[in-house]
Amino acid sequence: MHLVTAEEMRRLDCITIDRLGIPAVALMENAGRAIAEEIIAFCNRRGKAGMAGAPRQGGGAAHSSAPLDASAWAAGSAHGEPAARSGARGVAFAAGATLRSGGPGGGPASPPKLTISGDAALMADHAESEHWLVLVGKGNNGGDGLVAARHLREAGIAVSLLYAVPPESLTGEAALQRDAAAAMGLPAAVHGGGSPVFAGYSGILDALLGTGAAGAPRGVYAELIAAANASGKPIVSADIPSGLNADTGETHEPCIQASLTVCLAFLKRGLLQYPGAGAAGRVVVRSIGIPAGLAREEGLSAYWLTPDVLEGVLGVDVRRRRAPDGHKGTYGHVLVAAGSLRMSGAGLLAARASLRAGCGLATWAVPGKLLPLLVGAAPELMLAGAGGEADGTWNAAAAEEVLKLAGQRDVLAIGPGIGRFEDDKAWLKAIWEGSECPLVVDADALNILAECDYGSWRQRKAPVILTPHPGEMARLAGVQTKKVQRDRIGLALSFARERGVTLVLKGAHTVIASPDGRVFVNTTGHPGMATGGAGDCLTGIIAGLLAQGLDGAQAAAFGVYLHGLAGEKAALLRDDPASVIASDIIEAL
Ligand SMILES: NC(=O)C1=CN([C@@H]2O[C@H](COP(=O)(O)OP(=O)(O)OC[C@H]3O[C@@H](n4cnc5c(N)ncnc54)[C@H](O)[C@@H]3O)[C@@H](O)[C@H]2O)[C@@H](O)CC1
Ligand SMILES: [K+]
Repeated sequence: MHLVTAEEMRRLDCITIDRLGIPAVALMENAGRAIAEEIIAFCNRRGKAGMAGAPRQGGGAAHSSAPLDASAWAAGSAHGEPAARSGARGVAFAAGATLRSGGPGGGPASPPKLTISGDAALMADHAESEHWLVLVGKGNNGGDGLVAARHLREAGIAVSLLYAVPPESLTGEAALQRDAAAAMGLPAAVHGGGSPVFAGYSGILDALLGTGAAGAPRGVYAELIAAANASGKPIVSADIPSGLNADTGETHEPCIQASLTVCLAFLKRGLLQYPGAGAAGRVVVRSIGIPAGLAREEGLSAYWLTPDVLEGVLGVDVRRRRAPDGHKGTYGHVLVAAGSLRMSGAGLLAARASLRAGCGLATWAVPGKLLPLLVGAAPELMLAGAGGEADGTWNAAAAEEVLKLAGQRDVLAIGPGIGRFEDDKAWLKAIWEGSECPLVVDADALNILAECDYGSWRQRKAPVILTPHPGEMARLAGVQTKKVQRDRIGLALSFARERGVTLVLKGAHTVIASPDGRVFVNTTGHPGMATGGAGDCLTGIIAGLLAQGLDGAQAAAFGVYLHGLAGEKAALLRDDPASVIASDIIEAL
């Protein structure tokens, strides 16, 4: 599934309207109807759970593994939640009098049933107990809300409108919708400042600001958002939560904290990045008549990382089929140069993870003095001494031995647990320039890199994959961590392009950017993975996949995806996800 910025969304809108001739008002109609359907499904779910009136519970952040509930996505692509809505409430009529057919064996025919379904998606189970307040902004987001209001009313749900600005100031399609709502007699008021009263409503539709918003909500918009959040009522957002930066996921002050966001046409980047992903609650993406293929035709290259994208866009065999006549040599040999006396475990985790990721062989290179202590640490691993000091730390001269070992292997992963040491920049430069296989750079090797002018180093032919967490990314980019987190997708994209590397920016919803301008956002994973060594495992997994012949972007994206899945599995296997440790992730691979 493509991810779009607000600007890209506008471009796709324009193409649909101007080039394809689909009227803007038709798109708005589809958008509003989709929102109404999702609100009705929300009410029906709530009714079934016997939780009428229950407010958002901790928002999206409360989801165990990811706020982007896979079922919600599936539902989105299938236009709603089939299980909740499918024909169950359709109306069936017997038409025996007019239609007859012979029964099996020519026996007496039983009258066939002609099934006529009503508009199931617009049927509310307990419409009489619902009363929704629609907060209407001045732009097209408000227009979407007005359309939704009409459809809710049609479903028997009481609806009231609260305009943020005088309705006369609405223009274009939104003005048409204002008039239609008025003609249908929907009760409407204009926010007159102060605190609106939300008592008596069972839910709020936030149609204040969408992708046309600029900066933090101002004036009456800010008042309404703050009051809606404070009301304790469940909030459904049209397209994006008002107050969210649709491109970066930054939340302005204030920002709607939604239970559900009905995202229109294409998934906005900001809904996949925290804190926006938390503010959005559950996200459903609904088609509104803009052809999905337009995103590809327009060359958009940001994606939510799903098995479909792994296969269709990246060309990864997600089933990881192995040749029946394959042998350990078929699947490549990883060299992990990692670990030191005080952090030997980091190297062990990375090397073991590379094996679990499916490479045929893995060699773990450590400062030679440590070798006797590590014998048998993992029987599947080969060990190699690489120089090092008597105290088990690395030294610059060890680069030569690492290069010698790397020359006979398919991939080199460096960094976990190496610490900092004298002339470490020379060590890294020698490895960077001298190794001819794909290189995965992590942990302290990234901190060393951040201090080097590596743009002036000899260009590498084989890919480089950097796997920084936000702090390491900040050092690499020479900015503060806060700035990294403000626009993770944008920063990852520009860094990968400028530096010619594949970048894996770790953290909840890891971003993978390739030097050719493609970017992928992963949503597998679990908060239980926030534990020492989890990153070392990822380094090993990516190296293991590279060894099997995947290219830089494939290995990075698939590695992140599998790492997250393994984390989810590991968390499920334990009573308390907080007790997950990095080895559990490897075992769950
Ligand atoms: N144009 C189209 O074809 C479609 C648009 N759609 C909807 O339209 C939305 C985008 O509509 P618009 O471009 O009209 O923009 P918005 O509806 O997001 O709002 C823009 C208006 O809000 C005000 N505003 C902007 N920033 C503000 C701030 N920080 N504080 C207070 N007020 C602010 C401005 O007066 C501006 O007119 C989408 O999010 C989506 O909901 C959908 O209906 C799909 C089709
Ligand atoms: K909104």
